[in-house]
Amino acid sequence: MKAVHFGAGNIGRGFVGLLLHEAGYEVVFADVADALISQLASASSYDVHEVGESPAVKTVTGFRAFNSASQEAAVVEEISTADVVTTAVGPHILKFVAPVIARGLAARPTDLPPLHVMACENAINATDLLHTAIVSAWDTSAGDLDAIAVFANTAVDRIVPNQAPGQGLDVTVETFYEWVIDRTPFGDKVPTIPGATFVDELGPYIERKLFTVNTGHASAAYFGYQAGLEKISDAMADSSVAAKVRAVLEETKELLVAKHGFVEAEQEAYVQKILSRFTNPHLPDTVNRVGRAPLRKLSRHERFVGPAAELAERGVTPVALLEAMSAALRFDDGNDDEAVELASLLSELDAAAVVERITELTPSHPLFAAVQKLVEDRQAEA
Ligand SMILES: NC(=O)c1ccc[n+]([C@@H]2O[C@H](COP(=O)([O-])OP(=O)(O)OC[C@H]3O[C@@H](n4cnc5c(N)ncnc54)[C@H](O)[C@@H]3O)[C@@H](O)[C@H]2O)c1
Ligand SMILES: O=P(O)(O)OC[C@@H](O)[C@@H](O)[C@H](O)[C@H](O)CO
Repeated sequence: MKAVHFGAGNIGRGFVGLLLHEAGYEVVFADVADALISQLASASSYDVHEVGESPAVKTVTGFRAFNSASQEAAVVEEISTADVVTTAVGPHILKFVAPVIARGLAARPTDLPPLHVMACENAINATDLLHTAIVSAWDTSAGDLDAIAVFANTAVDRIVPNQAPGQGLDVTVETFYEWVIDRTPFGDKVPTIPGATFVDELGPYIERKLFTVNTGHASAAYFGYQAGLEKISDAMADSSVAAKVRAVLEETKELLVAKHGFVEAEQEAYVQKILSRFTNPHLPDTVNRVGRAPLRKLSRHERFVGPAAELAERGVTPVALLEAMSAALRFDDGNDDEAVELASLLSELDAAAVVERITELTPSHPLFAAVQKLVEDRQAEA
């Protein structure tokens, strides 16, 4: 069995690549970072260090690696005979990997079974985004795309920080992981990945993960950044930050229980587990990594505006979520392109235009005025 995985970064090596390797796949990494690909191509193994409760070291072997820009033909060839293609490149990058996947699919011998394609990104239905981008790049003379590939949405959960320089290919990760995959597109040909969980209704799992793990994580990052703290575990050790994060997750819990029918006690246990993951002092994770790309994180269907808008539509005024969004507006990391763009938008546009641009909320939405007030307060400080 062969899997081609796009994105040999933190989650690519520390989670998806590891689970595919453990499932018995020969993994082919595809990335555009030349130094990383050279290192992978010349290595025979790398280690994944799981830190926290029950630490362990797992070794990944039997992989190959290609640069999907300069060695595109090789990647296309690999895809044409692969069983699985996965991505962990970031939701905004999917449109760039889609044409390569489309070419690999078009080159696939007709006697091979359909390729299983799964995007492993933090975004709701990321595989649907990838599918749309592949359709745009599809050469219709190559046949019926949906007969050549099966597309399944997934939710991936494992905290993998940026790796310390000098660590080579090895990756430090938390012990916890969860990879939940929509079973329904596969029919009776479900891929063999023992570390993954296949479910018939993925929607609630994706929202629960994004609106609990990622909403809580980003809140810890933005409140921690405001408090002048660098590590997520230090932010969570600050009682004021921890209380604000807890309050945010109380609001998303209310939505998730009401919307998806999760049992409240089970959702509370899920929240507690996640808060304990954020406090893991062995994990060198930073507020800058977790807060990265604030425009994406403040967008319409993401971790703040997504749940806050739904609560407002249900007649509930979110308070803690708005406080976290207010902190996000103050994430001014000069090394983060989106934080720099956010600062420009705040200085160039009036508050209502900023809200429309960043959140895509319209002025008639019940959340709009509250977000506009946050932006006005932020602009008044400048
Ligand atoms: N790190 C985590 O804890 C974690 C957990 C769950 C999900 N995710 C999601 O996984 C995705 C990747 O996150 P990450 O933390 O591994 O980021 P990362 O920056 O460590 O890795 C991304 C990799 O994608 C590569 N890349 C960029 N453009 C590319 C292209 N056009 N073609 C091929 N490769 C390209 C980069 O060179 C990099 O190696 C994101 O969607 C993130 O939200 C991350
Ligand atoms: O990857 P992002 O930028 O969407 O979010 C940053 C972190 O919250 C995220 O990477 C988590 O570590 C991960 O989602 C845990 O499963």
